[in-house]
Amino acid sequence: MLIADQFFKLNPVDIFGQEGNYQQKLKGSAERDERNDSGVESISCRERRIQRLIQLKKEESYATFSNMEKRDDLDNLFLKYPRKTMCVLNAGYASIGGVDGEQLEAVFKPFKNFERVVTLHGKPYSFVVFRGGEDAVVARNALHEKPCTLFNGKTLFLEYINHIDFAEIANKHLYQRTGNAKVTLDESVGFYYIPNFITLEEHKAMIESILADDERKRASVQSADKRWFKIQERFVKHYGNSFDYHLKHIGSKSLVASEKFPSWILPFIERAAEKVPSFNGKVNQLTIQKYPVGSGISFHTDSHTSFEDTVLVISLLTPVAMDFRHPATRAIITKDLEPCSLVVMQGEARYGWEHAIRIRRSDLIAGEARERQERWSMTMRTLNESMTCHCNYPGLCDNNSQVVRRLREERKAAKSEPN
Ligand SMILES: O=C(O)CCC(=O)C(=O)O
Ligand SMILES: [Fe+2]
Repeated sequence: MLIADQFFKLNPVDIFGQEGNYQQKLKGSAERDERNDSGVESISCRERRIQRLIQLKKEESYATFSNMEKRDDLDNLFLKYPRKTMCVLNAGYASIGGVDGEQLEAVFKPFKNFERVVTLHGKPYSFVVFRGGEDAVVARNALHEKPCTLFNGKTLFLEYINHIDFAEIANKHLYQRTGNAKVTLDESVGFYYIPNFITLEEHKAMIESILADDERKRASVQSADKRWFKIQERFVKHYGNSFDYHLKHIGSKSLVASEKFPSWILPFIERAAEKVPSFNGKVNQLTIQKYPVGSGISFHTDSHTSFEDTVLVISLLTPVAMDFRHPATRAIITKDLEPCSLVVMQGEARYGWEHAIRIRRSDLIAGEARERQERWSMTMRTLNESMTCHCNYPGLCDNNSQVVRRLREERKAAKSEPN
């Protein structure tokens, strides 16, 4: 079913194939019936005419999107219920009058928890991301089908869209969405899986180091603020620097305290650099996580502007299935992470894929259900000092987010302050 059939009971080809046709239709009808007896256009007639013009503009915008994205299912793609991400159907680089990211940001900035705008080259539409659907709904109520003063009164059209659909549109420039595209997650895209990266003895020693650290904290007067932080039913502890789950960024005023980077990890980092030559052996942040049965971590990409290119993960205690999702093609690839293994994500695997551990009690491995048991992991990363990212995957990148911009400004101001 074509979008326009659903949204407007019109065939988009009628509109899109005959450019400018709607203006003639409009003009003709206005001349025919929009005048009162004295030949003066009445206010209500004028309003009706404007409404019709807006409706035709809307039809044209949706049809253009449908055509350019080759999607005839906009009634599924655009959602009735709020989502954190919205498509701005008629404002983008290639829209009439062309707008850029900064101009769009100015429109959305006044709204609470606005995160970022994503404009795409050659596209007359763009996307806006808020922290949550409850924030996006406020902006949509204020802007959708209303004249926008910052754009000379142009009426904007906004639709809710699932974040993964947005990420697909934003990232797919390198891929064709064929449904059966061969997508691999291996060294060619920066993904390494090294089983038995550590020996059983080293594994035992690592567990003991983590437990000994807990014991020390228990005995320490500082234990109250140096605790395991619970998030999504898993427990997290940061070393070197802390990740702030509210800011979704490395932050000094984090909810979670960070501890000194432990020296017992250094030989393993050296070993990883020997096995993966493209890794420069630099790590200054460690996150240890404990996953009780049934817990997990939702699909995410490690913040591009918080951490440098290489992300390393050592698995401890028991195996777990990790899902990797490639928004550009919608591919999902599952990797079984065994204890003692190392995962390395770089390049496209790190910037253009998301990863998750599903929140469930068992994994399906080779057609068989495998019960989960408690698992621990150690994620090792390097702080991104410039807090910038120039990757090619705007759907997953936080370089333009308001929070990151503010943090960059704060850092700049702190640096320029005299001591
Ligand atoms: O626990 C894991 O294996 C992965 C953790 C992770 O993805 C992260 O901390 O960003
Ligand atoms: Fe991650």
